[in-house]
Amino acid sequence: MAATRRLANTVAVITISHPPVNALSSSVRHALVKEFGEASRDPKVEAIVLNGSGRKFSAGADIREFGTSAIKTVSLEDINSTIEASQKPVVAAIEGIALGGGLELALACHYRVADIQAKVGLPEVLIGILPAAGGTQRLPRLIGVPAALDVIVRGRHIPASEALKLGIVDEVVQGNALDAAIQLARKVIGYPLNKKRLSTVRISSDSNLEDFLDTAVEKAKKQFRGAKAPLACIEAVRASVHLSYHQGLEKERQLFFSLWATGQPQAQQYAFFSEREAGKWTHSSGARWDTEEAKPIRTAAVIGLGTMGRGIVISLSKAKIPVIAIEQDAQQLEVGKKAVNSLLEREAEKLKQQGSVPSSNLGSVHFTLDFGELQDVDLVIEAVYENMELKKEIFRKLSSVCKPDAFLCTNTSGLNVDEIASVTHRPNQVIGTHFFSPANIMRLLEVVRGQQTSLTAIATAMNLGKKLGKVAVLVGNCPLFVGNRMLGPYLEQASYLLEEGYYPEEVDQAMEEFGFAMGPFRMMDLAGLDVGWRSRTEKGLTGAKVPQGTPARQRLGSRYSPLADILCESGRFGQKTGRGWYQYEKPGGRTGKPDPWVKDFLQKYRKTHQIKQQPSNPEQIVERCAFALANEGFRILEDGIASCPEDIDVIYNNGYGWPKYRGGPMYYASSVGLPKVLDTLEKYYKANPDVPSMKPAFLLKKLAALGGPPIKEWRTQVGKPVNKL
Ligand SMILES: CC/C=C\CC(=O)SCCNC(=O)CCNC(=O)[C@H](O)C(C)(C)COP(=O)(O)OP(=O)(O)OC[C@H]1O[C@@H](n2cnc3c(N)ncnc32)[C@H](O)[C@@H]1OP(=O)(O)O
Repeated sequence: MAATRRLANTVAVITISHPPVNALSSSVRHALVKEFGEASRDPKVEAIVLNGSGRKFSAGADIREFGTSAIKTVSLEDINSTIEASQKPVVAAIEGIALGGGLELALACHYRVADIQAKVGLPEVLIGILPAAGGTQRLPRLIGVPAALDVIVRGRHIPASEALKLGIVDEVVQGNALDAAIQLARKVIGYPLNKKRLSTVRISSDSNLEDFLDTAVEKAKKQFRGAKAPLACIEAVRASVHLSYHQGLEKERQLFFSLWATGQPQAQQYAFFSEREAGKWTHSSGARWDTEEAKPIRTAAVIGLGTMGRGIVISLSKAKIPVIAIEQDAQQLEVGKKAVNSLLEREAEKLKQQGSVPSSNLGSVHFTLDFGELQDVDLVIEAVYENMELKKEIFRKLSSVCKPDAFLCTNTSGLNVDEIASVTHRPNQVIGTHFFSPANIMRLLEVVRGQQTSLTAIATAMNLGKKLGKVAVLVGNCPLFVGNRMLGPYLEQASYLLEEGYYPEEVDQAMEEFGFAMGPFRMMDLAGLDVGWRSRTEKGLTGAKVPQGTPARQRLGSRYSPLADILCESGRFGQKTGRGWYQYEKPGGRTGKPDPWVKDFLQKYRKTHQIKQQPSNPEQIVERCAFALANEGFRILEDGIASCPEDIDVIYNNGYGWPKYRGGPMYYASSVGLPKVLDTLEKYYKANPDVPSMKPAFLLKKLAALGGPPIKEWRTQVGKPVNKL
């Protein structure tokens, strides 16, 4: 049953019942109409309380219904209007969550009581739409335009205590929200309801409000580059200022349909469900997320307190896991300790502002130089710099010091997890946990399974990711895993574009206009050019190990761009040295400006190597870079390193600044059309046979030959997950 009704004296309690999150599906909406109608007509009923089963009010509209005929039956706003117009007082008892349509339903009620643990919000913007059941019209009438705009455009989940301050809820209780709502409902029987009907409230407009809305548009254009939903949200809120409630609703509806026509909601909703699917990992043995039990992690340790290690310590502490943090010498320990403590202070401050007690919400951190102290921890994460010998030395030590069932994780960004595991007595307990920098902020975690990694270790690492609030994706062990492996051909194309006549700022601008958080050159400057240079030097691609007589722009018979190496040889490592592809105000500076030195250097380089300049074409920049990414994605699928295209997209959306409203590189390839992607790559490869990364992947050809089936069908054509080195 989608909703039930019972009578508590003269108060009817209508309970939405649609596990797991009480989404307002068509059957729930029908049930609400029926139960609410009967309660309204029942002379024994003097007031009505709405709540949700399983201590969750509602997660809003059923996202799976968008784009289907089910969404057209009984509109949520019609239900909201009926509730608001009720002559009997209606109180929402909010436990757990009231999100999207869930909060819109609660806003139609005359009163709202929330449990202290509850969160409310209008997160529709995060799935590419806007609140379209009156939310953009009722919320500004309740809490004012500026506060409502912030809630709607950011889509954040607001804790009950803040919701009370904002005026979204009338009462917050520590105990049972349902009992409190029933009590309130009884108390207000017979009180006038007019002022409680939000659609009747008037918003007074003034020029400050107009300026405020105009500024919000400009800010949103910069902040959400290319995303249409935030702008539609602002327009809908603007309508609440100028139009009557009903005209505002019509505007809200029109904006919803025009957003749908852009294709962005479909991409963002694909991204939403792909994230949930990533947690449902499968293994070639047939084992799955729901057959394997994760071990509890009560204590953890982090080795290395560089940028990555510090972020990982904070993540663990925020998940209330006590951490032991280790460094190799006293001086580095002191530096790391200071940095961690200052980050922890910031976290504690945030908790205090939310009304929580930091000491009960943060795990303790103990700093030491002594590996002996790790003997009882449940899990260790090694986060030292990328050097195989150093990592092996640490894992040998860990293997002898840690208790036999402790899990040993490496935060390598691309080294061979099996080789690291091979030096331990427990390769089955070794697993890769590749965090992204800054690790306390970035949501992505690549969990890398080695040949011998046990299913329990996989389940435990995936579960830990969830506990840390991350989106964990299980991948196979191959050089650079998934995300960084795909970056190779992408950055290669970016460099070739510079050789062919573009400048870093032009390539970055094209990719940023496409929607990337950062273009490839800004990203390299931020990450540090020396990291890749060190790795290329070790591989003999640059430096003294390159055989005499090797052409400058060729390695092992393929095209090679030495541009980044030359920059590094001149000490240009990016932001950290104040010079890289851009120039910065100082070493460590963040604001990059185009550098005349780079322009001059590129012009001389092109002349020296007699490279013909291509006519400028921003579309070509995007195609070459984005298709290079997707092509490597197809190879990764062929190899079974990722088990489905959705996993690759989750990795790019959450770890590499890919615009979510384009779904991810694989979704993008699918939406552009696989035959077109194949054709573009084929043409490029024919003209550039010395660039093997652009040779169309076998799987791409296979899928294109099938006419480019929908992305959810690709899974049937890909290999079994394996480890490939
Ligand atoms: C006419 C338009 C009117 C209104 C517009 C809307 O209301 S749009 C919907 C707005 N609501 C949201 O965007 C909320 C989305 N959900 C979430 O943020 C989280 O799921 C939530 C509710 C905070 C719970 O998080 P948790 O980590 O506890 O669980 P998980 O995310 O794994 O979700 C559990 C399963 O529920 C499915 N689900 C969640 N929300 C919805 C939804 N609104 N519609 C349909 N399904 C939803 C989710 O996919 C999980 O299912 P599974 O089968 O396991 O994948």
